[in-house]
Amino acid sequence: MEYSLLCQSSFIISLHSVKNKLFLFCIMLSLWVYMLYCCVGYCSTMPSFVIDSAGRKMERLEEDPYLKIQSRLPKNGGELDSSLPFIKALSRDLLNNENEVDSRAEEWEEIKGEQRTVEDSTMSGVVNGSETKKLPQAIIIGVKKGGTRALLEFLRVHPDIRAVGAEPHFFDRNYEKGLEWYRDLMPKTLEGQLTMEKTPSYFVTKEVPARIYTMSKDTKLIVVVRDPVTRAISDYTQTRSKKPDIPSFESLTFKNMTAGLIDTTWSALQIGMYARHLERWLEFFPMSQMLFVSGERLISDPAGEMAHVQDFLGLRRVVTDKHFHFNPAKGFPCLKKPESNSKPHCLGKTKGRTHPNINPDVVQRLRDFYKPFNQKFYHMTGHDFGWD
Ligand SMILES: Nc1ncnc2c1ncn2[C@@H]1O[C@H](COP(=O)(O)OS(=O)(=O)O)[C@@H](OP(=O)(O)O)[C@H]1O
Repeated sequence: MEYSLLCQSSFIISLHSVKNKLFLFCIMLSLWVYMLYCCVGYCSTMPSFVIDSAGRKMERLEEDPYLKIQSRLPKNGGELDSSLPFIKALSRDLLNNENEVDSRAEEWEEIKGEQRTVEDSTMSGVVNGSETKKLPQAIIIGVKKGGTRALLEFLRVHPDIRAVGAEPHFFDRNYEKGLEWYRDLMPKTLEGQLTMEKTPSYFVTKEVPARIYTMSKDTKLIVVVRDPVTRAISDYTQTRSKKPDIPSFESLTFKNMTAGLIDTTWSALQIGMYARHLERWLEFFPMSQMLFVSGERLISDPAGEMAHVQDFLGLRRVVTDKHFHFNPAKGFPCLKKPESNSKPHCLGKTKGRTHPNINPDVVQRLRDFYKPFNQKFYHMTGHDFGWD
């Protein structure tokens, strides 16, 4: 009797432990199946997260306007009907608020390409304890697609200039982080060296002139300008390289295509109204503190344009024609070390993209549209840039 009771209870115990093992095995199996499921990519149907510039987690589908639009686009290569008002409004929204993650990615590509030049100039600088980080005394404030990267890279060759490679976007996107945050981004400089940065969106951002003035009313401001029509096409080409499904340049140009009404709310067109933006800067800075560099001449005569820039910055003319080599395949001047046989260094593939062909009538309409703005700009700056 005692023996049978013992057998029964040991049977119950072993049944219990088998049950536990089975339960554990089931959990392990489902975990393993889930991992396999993820590995083949099905987990992408789960909500995914991106980290925004302020370090906040955002649900991608909710926050990324591009994905929002993508989810509404016809599948299987169907045509995007840009005449639908909601598609057009969304597209413009997307185009005007260029995704920061995208622009950061492009910028990274850009800087990666230029890193060698930076390292070269850093290596040639004397590094000692008297180096400190300073706020910039000169800033390239614009314009987007004007040739700002080329100018910064050409300036970096100068031993009296140290510049931050990435675009800090301090005065437009990161102002709340404070001047110490900004200063910390800057490279160390020796006494007499100039600190510089470039962020092309400053020129068109309303709050920026007052903010730079508050930092220092003596800041020197450089604007690389380019024919506003070519600039707009370049801007569109950049956006399309990341978002191939956007409507055509022609359809985005007009509010109403049949009436031929130009859509000045599209940032690609708005940026080129240089006179309007300049008016805001002149409320804070005298013209003598601003230099306008011709984006066209920066390509056709980089040494000539660099002479003006070095004079404006009060520097010796160190960067001269000896530093440039025109690369016919790229169609642009590239940097070379004088008296050296090393290969010239060209900007990366995001600079000098092939532009799409735009309907000549639309181009002419834009030329007519910009003419009065250009004339006013020539008058304000005292310089005819020859775009008309
Ligand atoms: N030396 C050299 N090499 C390559 N590219 C050159 C050079 N000089 C000026 N450019 C023109 O610069 C245009 C890009 O302008 P940005 O650097 O201001 O663009 S960005 O706003 O920083 O994205 C870029 O525009 P796209 O040709 O439309 O790509 C170039 O035309």
